[in-house]
Amino acid sequence: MTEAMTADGGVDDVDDFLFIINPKGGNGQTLKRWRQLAPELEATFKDFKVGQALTTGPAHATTLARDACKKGVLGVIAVGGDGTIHEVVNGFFEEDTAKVVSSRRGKRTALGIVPAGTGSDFIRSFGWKADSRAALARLVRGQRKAIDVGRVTCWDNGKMKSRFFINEADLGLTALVGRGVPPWKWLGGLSYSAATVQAFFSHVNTDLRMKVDGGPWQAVPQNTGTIVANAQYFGGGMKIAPKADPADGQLDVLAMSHFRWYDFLRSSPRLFAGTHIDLKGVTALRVKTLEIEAALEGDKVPGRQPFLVQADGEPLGTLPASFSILPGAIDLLV
Ligand SMILES: Nc1ncnc2c1ncn2[C@@H]1O[C@H](COP(=O)(O)OP(=O)(O)OP(=O)(O)O)[C@@H](O)[C@H]1O
Repeated sequence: MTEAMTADGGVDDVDDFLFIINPKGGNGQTLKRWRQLAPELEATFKDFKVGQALTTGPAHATTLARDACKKGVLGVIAVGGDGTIHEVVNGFFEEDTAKVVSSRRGKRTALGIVPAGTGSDFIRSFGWKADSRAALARLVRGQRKAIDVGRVTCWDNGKMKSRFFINEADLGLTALVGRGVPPWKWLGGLSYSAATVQAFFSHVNTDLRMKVDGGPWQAVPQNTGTIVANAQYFGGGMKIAPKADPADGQLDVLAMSHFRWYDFLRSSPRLFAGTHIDLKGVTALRVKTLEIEAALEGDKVPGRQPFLVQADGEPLGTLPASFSILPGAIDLLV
């Protein structure tokens, strides 16, 4: 049992670890897997006070995580897929600021992951498998690694909106694919392929421009999609940013231009293997900040700019967008 001082000097009972479970993750499999883990959870965390909270809908994980960070739990654990990790990560920050929530206990709360989603791409950069039992053993060790968090700001419903991302943010074709994935979740790992084929029917390559680290605007003609990566994988195992390191204080940008549907089919094995960087039409950059918007005047009106934007596979808004990195902002339990 752990006790912590409250702000007014009283004593408040605080969990050591809060597990936040998305019962709808992995097409409903997350809750089933979590329930099967109960004996291991009890045995592995027998020396700790553990709380469990099932999310009731989108964004609930963010509120739960923020409250837990404020109370000063040792670890907030996301149980689910990349969408759940994304929502939990956003709870590590004060609402509408880039300030990490400070805990009443002094030591900052760590992020933990029990992978149980459809894609679980973020964990691949650490060489972890979607193995929930191995994850519990890792979490209880309590070893921390400070990792970077990305911040994206883009247009949504009449105003600019910001979100944090831990894996990657992207725009264009890939964001269109992301929006199309949910109806195909019943296909499991194949849901991304189905959504990609569907997305090609409505996607149009578009002239953009970008500004890297506050430098001059540069043309990005006929962009198909751009990925701003903190970690290496997305789209269900695609090694899209093979050199990305979530602890290097930088974002790896991959802009794909002039791609047609058959270019994607042809290069698909190389995208999965991470050997696509020297393909024609691919530009790879390493940045601290990035601004990106439509190049043509007629396209520039906010709300009418082409290209959807998503963060960690969650739909966010449209261009214009800006990206920045918060080095070492979160301690990950590794
Ligand atoms: N109780 C809930 N009911 C419905 N949706 C929820 C609930 N809790 C969370 N969500 C939403 O579920 C979505 C997907 O969750 P999650 O990422 O965990 O699973 P997944 O999509 O199967 O995995 P992955 O993102 O790795 O492919 C998130 O967008 C989240 O907002």
